[in-house]
Amino acid sequence: MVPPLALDIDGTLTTPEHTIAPRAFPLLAEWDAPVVIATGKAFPYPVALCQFAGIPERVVAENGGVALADGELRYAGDPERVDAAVEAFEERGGTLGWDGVDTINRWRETEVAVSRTADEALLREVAAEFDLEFVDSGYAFHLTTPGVSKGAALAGVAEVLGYDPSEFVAVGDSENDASTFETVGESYAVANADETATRAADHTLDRGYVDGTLDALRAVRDAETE
Ligand SMILES: O=C(O)COP(=O)(O)O
Ligand SMILES: [Mg+2]
Repeated sequence: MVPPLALDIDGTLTTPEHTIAPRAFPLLAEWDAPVVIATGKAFPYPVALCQFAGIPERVVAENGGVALADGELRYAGDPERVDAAVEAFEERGGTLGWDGVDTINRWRETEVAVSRTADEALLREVAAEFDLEFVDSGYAFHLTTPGVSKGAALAGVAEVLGYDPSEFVAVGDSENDASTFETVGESYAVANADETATRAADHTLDRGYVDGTLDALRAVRDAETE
């Protein structure tokens, strides 16, 4: 039997051009164990990805703030504290940095994502003041509640699915995946992964982005079926 999977989206299931690679879909749809999409993105994004990939909606979103598996929806974190921090950031001249309609945060319920072009020093200062974690996914800065993480949420999802977290194999690319890597039994950092993710992972892949992820999944599958 193949192991259950925890897969990050940005930098892991995407191409260097930030697009989802549909060539990953058949492997995911045919995977003979649960596939959990674990992302920093707001809840609707991984849900839509599951729908379009043809897999059940098993999702960790918002860096662990929201988790859904087999009809069970769980929330974690302190959204009021995050809102207060955003208010302070904006009062001091900071902007979230998303042009036009902010579709990055519009459906976000438990944390905030800020453009990496925003004032990082000010955002770090506000995070410290409001006792929030500053997380850099490589795609956005996030302010999250301490104790909330993809890994912690994945442990809850594993329980719902009837697995031990150590049975999971994970692939990811950035510091918001380190908690996942610490939670699962076997972890892979794609070649484009940041230092934190690479250090936390059991293996580093030769190729980056979705190509590296597909290499890892094929190797895991082939090892199980040998
Ligand atoms: O939302 C982000 O900043 C990055 O998303 P990811 O966790 O799927 O890489
Ligand atoms: Mg990522």
